[in-house]
Amino acid sequence: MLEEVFTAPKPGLVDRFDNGAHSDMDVRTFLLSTAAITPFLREMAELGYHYEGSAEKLFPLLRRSGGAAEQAMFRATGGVNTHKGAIFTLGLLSASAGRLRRSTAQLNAAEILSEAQKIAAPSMKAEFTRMRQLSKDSPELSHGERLFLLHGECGIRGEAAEGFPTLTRHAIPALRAALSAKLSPDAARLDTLLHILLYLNDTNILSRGSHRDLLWLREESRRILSLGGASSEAGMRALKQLNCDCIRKKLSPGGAADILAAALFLCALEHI
Ligand SMILES: CC(C)(COP(=O)(O)OP(=O)(O)OC[C@H]1O[C@@H](n2cnc3c(N)ncnc32)[C@H](O[C@H]2O[C@H](COP(=O)(O)OP(=O)(O)OP(=O)(O)O)[C@@H](O)[C@H]2O)[C@@H]1O)[C@@H](O)C(=O)NCCC(=O)NCCS
Ligand SMILES: Nc1ncnc2[nH]cnc12
Repeated sequence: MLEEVFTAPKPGLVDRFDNGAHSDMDVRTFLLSTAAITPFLREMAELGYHYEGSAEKLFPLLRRSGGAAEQAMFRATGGVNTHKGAIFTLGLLSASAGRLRRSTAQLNAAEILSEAQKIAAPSMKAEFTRMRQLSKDSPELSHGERLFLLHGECGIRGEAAEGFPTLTRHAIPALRAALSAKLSPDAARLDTLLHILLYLNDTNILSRGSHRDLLWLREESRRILSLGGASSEAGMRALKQLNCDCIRKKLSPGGAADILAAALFLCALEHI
């Protein structure tokens, strides 16, 4: 989470250079949030390690811990939602890694993601059934719930139900390729973020903007990568301009930021 937030310049997102499209949070907010959340991620890893029941029966235990982590996040940030999605994704992956650690010394990203899908998929099916019963006009709907009811967007729940395909097919291969090519840490993370932006249906973009904004962001990401990405002068110039454009449009791909954090986490686990 800290490597993600310090990576810069990220389009529309909080980083060490600026607060992106946000007036309610900065790097300090993310530092406070990370400190508040981390103990719960450890708790979810330990739940995964010690729980001996079926994968799907583990999820409700994680949901309780994740809910407590959300409360700790809101207490630490004064009510700002910095990492609600990250708690879900990183919590699930931590539990999955803990569960696999019982039987293997060498953790592998693909196996962690596959186990995470076994843990989450049945509950996500029930979640989609629950969401279908919600009223489209309810003021209580979250961004994700509203997008699901209006447009069938599955968002973070869909990613978990499918075993995080954007992580598996795009984020992790891109990060590994960038690190093998000896890019700087910033450039490797920025190019990975651009690959995530190419494919992720980020409900933050869809709720703050529109589907047209999501397609625009995809095309800009593709163009920057074709210029050579963050390690080229032209690519970095275009990335800085994209950040300005996202700030002007008030667009912030928070989901993509979480998937970057998850890719960094999984690659780090493989080297333990
Ligand atoms: C499953 C839940 C976590 C879903 O809760 P909810 O319905 O409230 O969430 P959504 O509205 O669906 O948003 C989900 C957040 O997930 C990130 N995200 C978005 N799209 C994707 C995607 N395609 N794949 C993966 N992740 C995605 C994103 O989170 C990040 O952005 C937030 C910060 O940005 P900001 O723009 O400020 O966001 P908002 O404050 O919402 O916008 P404004 O109002 O300011 O405009 C931050 O959350 C980042 O993490 C989406 O926001 C929930 O139901 C649940 O189950 N929670 C508790 C259970 C749990 O955590 N269990 C533990 C492990 S199983
Ligand atoms: N760096 C960041 N900026 C804005 N929203 C985020 N959600 C997760 N990381 C974020």
